[in-house]
Amino acid sequence: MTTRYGVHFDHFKTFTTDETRQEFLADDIYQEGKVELIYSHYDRFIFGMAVPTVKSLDLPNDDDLRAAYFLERRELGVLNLGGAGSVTVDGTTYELGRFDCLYVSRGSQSVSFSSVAAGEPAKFYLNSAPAHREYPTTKYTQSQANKVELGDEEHANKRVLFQYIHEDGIKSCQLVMGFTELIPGNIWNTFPPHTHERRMEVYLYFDIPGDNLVMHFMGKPDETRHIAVRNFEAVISPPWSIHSGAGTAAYRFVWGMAGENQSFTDMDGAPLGTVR
Ligand SMILES: O=C[C@H](O)[C@@H](O)CC(=O)C(=O)O
Ligand SMILES: [Zn+2]
Repeated sequence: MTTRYGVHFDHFKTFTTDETRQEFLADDIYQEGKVELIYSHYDRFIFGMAVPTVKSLDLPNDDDLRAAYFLERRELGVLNLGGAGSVTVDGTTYELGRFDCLYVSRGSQSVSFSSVAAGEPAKFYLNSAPAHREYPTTKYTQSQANKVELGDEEHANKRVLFQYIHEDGIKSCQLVMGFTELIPGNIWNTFPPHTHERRMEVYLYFDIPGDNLVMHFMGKPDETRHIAVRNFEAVISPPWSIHSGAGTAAYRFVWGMAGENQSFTDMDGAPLGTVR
């Protein structure tokens, strides 16, 4: 696990492309046969991937947590973006197909990840936040997720959100998690953009076809920068930053949030006239 510290928005104005990528982009969390995690100091959010192939992989208890086990004081969201697999929590096994989600309770002592077929591995995306109490370990399939349709063809931003861990879905302390799917022919996500001072957010882009890429936009609405993002790369969005992207083709991305509240509507829209 590596650590990312917080950045002040005034300091961010001076960042080069490399500095921006070093602080906010995670471009090596997808590694077959490994668990790769990043600890962000924004809301102490941990994100990463577990991609088991022939062997199962354990959720490691990193020294930096100073905990008896990873979930001693934390909760975990797992979304499978790959082939069939399973997650075993304290001896109970949950089968997770593509786009199935598992919320894992605080206090769970052992968590391990397996794929059914090494050649078509499960690709588990992991989000974790500090938790003050236990909520039950719960699995949702994609059809149990709340579907929200946003945007339209005219603005090339027609997309569908699938909300799994949220106020009206799987209960959690802080974590809010789901993914967004662009309808082919549409390229813009989360535009017009917004900030939410009370929550941080991480976007993991995936299903970007071939050599395509997504230009991810961040920064205060009147001081934006971009990061070129490729498949299975994640971007950290500080509470002061917009988080929006335009792809060269349709794509999907997982969003995960933690902070002061879980209210999806607690956001400040940036009118297009104010964006620079
Ligand atoms: O605070 C909410 C998050 O930014 C995302 O859920 C937005 C999103 O997925 C989208 O508009 O496509
Ligand atoms: Zn947001």
